Amino acid sequence: MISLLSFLLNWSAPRGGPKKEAAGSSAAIQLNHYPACPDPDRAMGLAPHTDSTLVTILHQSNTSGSQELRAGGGTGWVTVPPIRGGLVVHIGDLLHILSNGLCLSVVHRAMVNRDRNRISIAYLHGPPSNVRISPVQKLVGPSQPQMYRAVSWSEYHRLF
Ligand SMILES: O=C(O)CCC(=O)C(=O)O
Ligand SMILES: [Fe+2]
Repeated sequence: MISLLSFLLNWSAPRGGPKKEAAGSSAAIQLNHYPACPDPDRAMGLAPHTDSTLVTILHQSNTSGSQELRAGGGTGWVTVPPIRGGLVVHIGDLLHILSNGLCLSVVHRAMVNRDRNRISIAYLHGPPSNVRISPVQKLVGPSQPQMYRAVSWSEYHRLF
């Protein structure tokens, strides 16, 4: 997955452009702890959001709580059950932009549990913070106009 992203980043760099710069990446690990909550219906672990990353890889402990909003006009939240040894991959906003909207970034949230603590570990993967991401040119054409302008991860954080 990560090599595919590096490939796409190089592919989307302008001809003769900053290949060397685009070959890198930046990443962070986020540790989330959601203490048990006696009244879970009145508390939110993590409010609905999309990740600003290219992709996020999430490990969750064996307490469920991760939910994703059904894509494509469906209703409601879908719980992502913890699977032993399994990881959840979230498409982030920058991959959404890179793919010119073909890969949709996923709206997700975390719920709290009445009796049990929950932890999750998110690996946030993105491009080098100053490399500008724009839709891969092969995905732009007369029937698929460019949907997003070029933006760097640091600029994106300032804007949103
Ligand atoms: O804990 C979860 O299930 C979600 C964590 C998350 O969305 C994040 O760290 O960005
Ligand atoms: Fe997230």
